[in-house]
Amino acid sequence: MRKIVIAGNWKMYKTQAESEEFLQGFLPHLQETPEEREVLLCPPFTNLSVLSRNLHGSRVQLGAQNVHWEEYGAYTGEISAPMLIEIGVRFVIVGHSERRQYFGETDATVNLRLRTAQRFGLTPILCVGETKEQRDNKETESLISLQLDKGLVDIDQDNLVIAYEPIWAIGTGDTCEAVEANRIIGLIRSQLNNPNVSIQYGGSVKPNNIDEIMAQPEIDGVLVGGASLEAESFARIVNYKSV
Ligand SMILES: O=C[C@H](O)COP(=O)(O)O
Repeated sequence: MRKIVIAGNWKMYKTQAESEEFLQGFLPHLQETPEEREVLLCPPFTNLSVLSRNLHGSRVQLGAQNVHWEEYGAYTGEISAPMLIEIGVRFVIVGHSERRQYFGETDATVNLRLRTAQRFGLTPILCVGETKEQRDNKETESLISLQLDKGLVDIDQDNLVIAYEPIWAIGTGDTCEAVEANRIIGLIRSQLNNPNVSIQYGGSVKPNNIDEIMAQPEIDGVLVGGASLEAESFARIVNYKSV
């Protein structure tokens, strides 16, 4: 049975005070959220503790935006899996295109981070997706296939979420057509050995397109950036209308 996983990735937005204000507006809306939907917030590291405290007893789970592959060590600016586990983090985004683009993340380092996340009991959300140029050159399928081949070496697919995020759709308002996202996610699924892996779509998900996206049979949730920063907007996404 595939789970529905709806995650807000706050990227490098929100102070602790802003996080608390968000929760005051957001949490009451969860009374309307069907039981089977998993809801996650992935704030900057500095906000994990405050969210962990405020989410205690709520159904919202905590995710981080990165994890290092070593348990500890001289890795300035990085964070380890035990540090995340200690404050209640359960999920971690790995291989987001912004990390691949700006911080030298490769499929090899993505694989190392995935392995370590799983070894410590975190559920990784592996991000894959193509640039506009790769799509125009008809390289989408081969690129994603390669990202999966290299990223998933020795990874346990029983404890994994995948997010298909076409890079050209991230933060642009230029959403991938729901039917096309469904097609690519179907191709991703055909490359996995576990049919129950939840596969999300990410890229300009908004209150006005969530119902259509979630109506697609292959799409098991969404990874939301900009629209997860505002309580009412993320609440509308979490409480999407199912057909
Ligand atoms: O992790 C989230 C994605 O990068 C999508 O961001 P966006 O919803 O602002 O396009």
